[in-house]
Amino acid sequence: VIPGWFSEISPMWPGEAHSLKVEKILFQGKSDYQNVMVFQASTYGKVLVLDGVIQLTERDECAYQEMIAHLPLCSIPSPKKVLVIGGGDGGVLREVARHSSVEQIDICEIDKMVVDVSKQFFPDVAVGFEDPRVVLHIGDGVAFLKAVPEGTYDAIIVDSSDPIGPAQELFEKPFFESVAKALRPGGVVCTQAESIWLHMHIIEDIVANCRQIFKGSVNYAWTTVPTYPSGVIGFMLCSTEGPPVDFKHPINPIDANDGRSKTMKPLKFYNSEIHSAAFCLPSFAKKVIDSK
Ligand SMILES: NCCCN[C@H]1CC[C@H](N)CC1
Repeated sequence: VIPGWFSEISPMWPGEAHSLKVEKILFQGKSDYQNVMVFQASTYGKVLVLDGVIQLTERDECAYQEMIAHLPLCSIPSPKKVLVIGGGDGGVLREVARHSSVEQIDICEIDKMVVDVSKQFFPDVAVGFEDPRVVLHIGDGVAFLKAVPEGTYDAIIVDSSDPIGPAQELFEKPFFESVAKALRPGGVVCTQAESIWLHMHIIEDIVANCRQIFKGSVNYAWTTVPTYPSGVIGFMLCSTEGPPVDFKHPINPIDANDGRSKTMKPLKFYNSEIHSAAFCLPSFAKKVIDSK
């Protein structure tokens, strides 16, 4: 360990570790589920770390939060009821709230400490909790979805950590089945789907499961997030049987200033061109994902 530096060492990305220079550690705690840490980085703003894994930094969180929210919501005509699983930092809520058609935003986050820490140290991310349409449930997303009546949501966003720790079940088949049941016909789900450079096997399994469960379209998109391992992160975009969804061409575009208010800053990353481009894959990934 180099003094004054944080290195993200994990068996999920063996032999490599992204490092950030640390100015000051701002919070360290242990919740019922994981270790929680916040530090001030020299060049990335404040950083949220769970069990030694970077969840977000102030400098590049826009890439992930904007893409995971707008890839699904801009692909259907008028999303009204949205569910976020995970996402306790509030960043995805901030992005969902930009869509004026949305009437209800349920969020189910298992770890209350993540919510509290985000409100204290990341006000521009936790601002999402201030939207009056948001209903916060603290609990396990797997149990929450089992209790949801069939066909309730237009869109479900699974903003999870990695499949080691509290989020493990969010990568397994039964969970995807409960997501499909909770969506209306032609409803959409977008899940955090790891890195094509590091996790092709995990992605292969997720795609195979999704193709069995979601009878609409099943696509993989990806984007760049400098502080995530290998600098990229992907998303599974799936729709249930019903009105067809073409994820690659946003029919419900959002522009930089939609939903803007004094607290809500303009979009920094997402736009309609990068929406379509996100589905273009390198051949080594296309071969696996399109063949499943
Ligand atoms: N809302 C915070 C983002 C959580 N998703 C991250 C994806 C990449 C992982 N290595 C860590 C969590």
